[in-house]
Amino acid sequence: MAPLTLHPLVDNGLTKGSDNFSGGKLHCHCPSNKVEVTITGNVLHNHACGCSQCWKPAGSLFSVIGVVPINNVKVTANEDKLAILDKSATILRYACKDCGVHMFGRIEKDHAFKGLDFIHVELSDEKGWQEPQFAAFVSSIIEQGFDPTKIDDVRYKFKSIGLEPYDVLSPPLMDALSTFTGKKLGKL
Ligand SMILES: N[C@@H](CCC(=O)N[C@@H](CS)C(=O)NCC(=O)O)C(=O)O
Ligand SMILES: [Zn+2]
Ligand SMILES: [Zn+2]
Repeated sequence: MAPLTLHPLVDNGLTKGSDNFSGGKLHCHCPSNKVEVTITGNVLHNHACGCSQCWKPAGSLFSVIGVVPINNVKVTANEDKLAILDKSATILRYACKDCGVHMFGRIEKDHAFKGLDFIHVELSDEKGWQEPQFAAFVSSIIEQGFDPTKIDDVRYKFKSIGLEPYDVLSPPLMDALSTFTGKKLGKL
């Protein structure tokens, strides 16, 4: 079987982030007039995501996505090239209209993760971003055409790199979502 290309930040093993990383600039893939988004500080909960909605580099089965407080995210060039991909999604993904790269995703509705933006650190040249911590929505790649009989090879590859594979989010993040819902329903 051809080697699995999960994501460039995962395939050759993880590079640990720096504890005192101060942030960096994300750029879209346009050859000129790039959209630039300046991020202050590091990402949290960085992870691989196999869902069909998150932006993936060409040839990769997974996206790598982490969160930052929205106040740490500023569009610093070519903002006019950004448009929301799907206004009905929970995460409003701001993508470059020319190259299609997702620059950040924002939640406006009442949600456990409102206040955090979702970003892809490989769009930055700076080194020190937190390395991926786990793999999420692994089975979702089957919906996009991945052979279901080979999905355990994907799980095995993530584990061999040190990333636990999940078919939704990690238990702490699922607990945060459920706690939010429980409180909203008045059960907690
Ligand atoms: N199996 C679905 C899963 C989609 C999904 O639930 N994605 C998660 C992880 S990004 C989510 O929070 N989606 C909210 C959104 O896309 O707005 C798919 O692949 O499309
Ligand atoms: Zn672009
Ligand atoms: Zn996703």
